[in-house]
Amino acid sequence: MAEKLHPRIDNGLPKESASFAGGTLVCACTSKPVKVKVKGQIAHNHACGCTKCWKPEGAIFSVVAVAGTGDVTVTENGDKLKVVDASALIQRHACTGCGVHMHGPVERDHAFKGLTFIHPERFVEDGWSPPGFTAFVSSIIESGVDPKRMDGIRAQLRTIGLEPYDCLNPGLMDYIATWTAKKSGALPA
Ligand SMILES: N[C@@H](CCC(=O)N[C@@H](CSCO)C(=O)NCC(=O)O)C(=O)O
Ligand SMILES: [Zn+2]
Ligand SMILES: [Zn+2]
Repeated sequence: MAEKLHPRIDNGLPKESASFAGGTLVCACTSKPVKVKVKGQIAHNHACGCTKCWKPEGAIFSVVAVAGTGDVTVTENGDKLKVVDASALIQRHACTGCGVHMHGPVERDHAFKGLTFIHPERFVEDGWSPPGFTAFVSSIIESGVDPKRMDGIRAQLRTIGLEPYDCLNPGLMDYIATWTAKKSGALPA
């Protein structure tokens, strides 16, 4: 039987629209929802199996992407937001009412500094760039998935077209390593 991975990937991937110019992320609160505006198309959208990313009820994976931090603005009810783990690289701001992570800027000295992680399924609008791979697949075991299910889950992800990786995809791993090598002097800056 097919595994329930995430509601936005189990029944076909969302369709990108060339006219998508950003939109509004809204949390799950029925009263005073938090709203966050994002300018422009998102990048590096992926499914993520890590324990830290917010997942909707019943999902094994999250769907998470990045936008430039300068393009992300909390517009309504930002007083409901609280940082989940101040020591983490990604400063995930969760709604204290419903638990949805609304934005996660990277502010520390890191290859991802200046990017903000967001969950595009919370966009009111359609047309955002769909996920292109799956990250941190082995990490779902840390959330309690039986290791015996892993072969089937990886096969299902491949069928959907979301190649499974146990860290990030090669492009992003190379990007981080290049940043690190330039910082250490192993590569010229
Ligand atoms: N096994 C750990 C992995 C957690 C982890 O490193 N998550 C990644 C991916 S999040 C979206 O791609 C990460 O970059 N984390 C930085 C951070 O969380 O601040 C687990 O599952 O907990
Ligand atoms: Zn909320
Ligand atoms: Zn994650």
